[in-house]
Amino acid sequence: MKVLKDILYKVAIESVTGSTEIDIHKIDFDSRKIETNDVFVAIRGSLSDGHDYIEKAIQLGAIAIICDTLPENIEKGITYIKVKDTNSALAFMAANYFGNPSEKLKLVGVTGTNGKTTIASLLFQLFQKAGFKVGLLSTVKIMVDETEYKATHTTPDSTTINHYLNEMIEAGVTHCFMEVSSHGIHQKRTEALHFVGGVFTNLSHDHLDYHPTFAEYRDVKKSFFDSLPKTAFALSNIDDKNGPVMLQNTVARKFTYALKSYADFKATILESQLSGLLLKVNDNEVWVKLIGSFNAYNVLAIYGTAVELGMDSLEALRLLSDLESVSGRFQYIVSAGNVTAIVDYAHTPDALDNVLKTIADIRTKNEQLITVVGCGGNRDKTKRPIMAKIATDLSDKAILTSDNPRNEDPEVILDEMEKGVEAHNYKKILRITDRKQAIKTACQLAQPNDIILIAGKGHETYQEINGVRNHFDDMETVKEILEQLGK
Ligand SMILES: CC(=O)N[C@H]1[C@@H](OP(=O)(O)OP(=O)(O)OC[C@H]2O[C@@H](n3ccc(=O)[nH]c3=O)[C@H](O)[C@@H]2O)O[C@H](CO)[C@@H](O)[C@@H]1O[C@H](C)C(=O)N[C@@H](C)C(=O)N[C@H](CCC(=O)O)C(=O)O
Ligand SMILES: Nc1ncnc2c1ncn2[C@@H]1O[C@H](COP(=O)(O)OP(=O)(O)OP(=O)(O)O)[C@@H](O)[C@H]1O
Repeated sequence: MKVLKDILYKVAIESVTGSTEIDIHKIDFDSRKIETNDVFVAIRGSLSDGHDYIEKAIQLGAIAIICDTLPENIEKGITYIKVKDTNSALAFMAANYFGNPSEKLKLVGVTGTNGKTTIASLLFQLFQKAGFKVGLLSTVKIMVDETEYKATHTTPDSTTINHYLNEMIEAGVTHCFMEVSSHGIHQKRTEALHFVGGVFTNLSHDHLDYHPTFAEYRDVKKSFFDSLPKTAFALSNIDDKNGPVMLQNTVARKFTYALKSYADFKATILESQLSGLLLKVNDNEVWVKLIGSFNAYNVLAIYGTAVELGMDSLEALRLLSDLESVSGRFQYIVSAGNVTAIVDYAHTPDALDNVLKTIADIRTKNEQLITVVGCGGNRDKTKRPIMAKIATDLSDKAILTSDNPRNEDPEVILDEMEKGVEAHNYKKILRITDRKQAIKTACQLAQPNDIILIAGKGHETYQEINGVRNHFDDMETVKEILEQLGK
């Protein structure tokens, strides 16, 4: 039990009706989850408005309501707190409720279009290997030291974040690495957190279904850096054209990393193979089991973060060479018949372009590259033709297929993808709506030494069709089919 008054610290209150000296059970922004003596925070969402559910929340036992507009009927015995912004109020109240756990450990946020999961997950691995108790909030999973929880978002809502941070404190965790998505920043999910550092990876075309313009998407990301405190470090990829922008206006200690430009943390790629990268990082050479030049950026972000968190630089490099690749991120197998199948989460034009260029760099023989790719339903439609163009431009054969069609007609998604295929590339494409069938066809076409890239789903273990999630795992499927075909 907490007293309402005690969890209102830093909340921008406009008016209070009723008492704040009341015991509350928990805070929730979903009326359907309200229990006796809860505080209900009304959020204006994209589909519905929490203010419409205030009455329902009270019926279920809410004792206090946080809203930006008071309802017409004020009920006796209920406390109404009018605030400027309910998302922001939720963030501060959730942090206060759990005793501001982000202030009790070293929390680092990773933001940018691509690389967040890789960097946060590898930092988690690296600090564990260095002997620390570590936490992770990522798209793939949530980790509280050794305990794993399922993740639902890249950056969960503020009550969930603080719940897990609190659990981390109870488990003795000293460092936590979290992904900070643009949705998360925009919805103030991270506003009340205390970060000791922020990392920017890169910015490219994504989430333009949510953010009306690229400029807004960039500014939202930038606002995360602007909010870092003076004592925190702000580490930015200066080779990205938005890298310098992220560091402007922040009061945090600024650091840069780059492959091409002058930077605090600088690397040169000495060798790039299917088994890993040999890098010169500042003045030292290091072999890492991560593939592709984009991973050289990720290595620099990890190295820079570790050093800024006080790790000895040689120790950081030693531990980097020991890291294992993240599930579904350039994960590959070589079959008995010498077919290489790569599963990668690349579901943005930029990520797909990177993965295909990486494969082009490390191809040694005259083998065929077959790409299986789709685009999600009910998400950014503008990327569909672009991804199909990239896949056909950079592969010998591209099989366009489904990738979580959700509530859209998969054929319509494929029609939109096909619009991006240029006439001279038409002979390269196949259109197979069923993802398993598409993977099977890629396997049938593959000859020894050929490479199959299955892009878009990575670690995901489902395919979402008409609101139903059916089990589907790209790696499991391709392994099984290659074995069945005796390849
Ligand atoms: C578009 C988006 O970000 N939506 C998030 C948003 O929901 P919303 O605004 O659509 O909510 P809504 O359904 O309109 O409802 C508004 C409010 O009314 C409440 N409500 C609604 C119905 C009811 O009966 N009672 C009630 O109280 C809801 O609980 C909510 O508080 O706020 C919810 C609570 O925080 C989130 O769970 C939800 O994430 C949805 C599930 C989602 O898919 N989000 C994705 C797009 C997302 O956030 N992705 C990012 C980045 C991904 C990436 O980088 O690839 C992430 O960080 O995961
Ligand atoms: N630094 C990078 N630059 C460009 N592409 C990258 C980088 N790191 C990873 N990628 C590519 O992007 C894909 C997604 O990587 P990752 O999951 O780490 O990014 P993310 O930012 O967490 O994306 P999401 O929020 O969509 O999960 C990878 O599978 C890889 O193909």
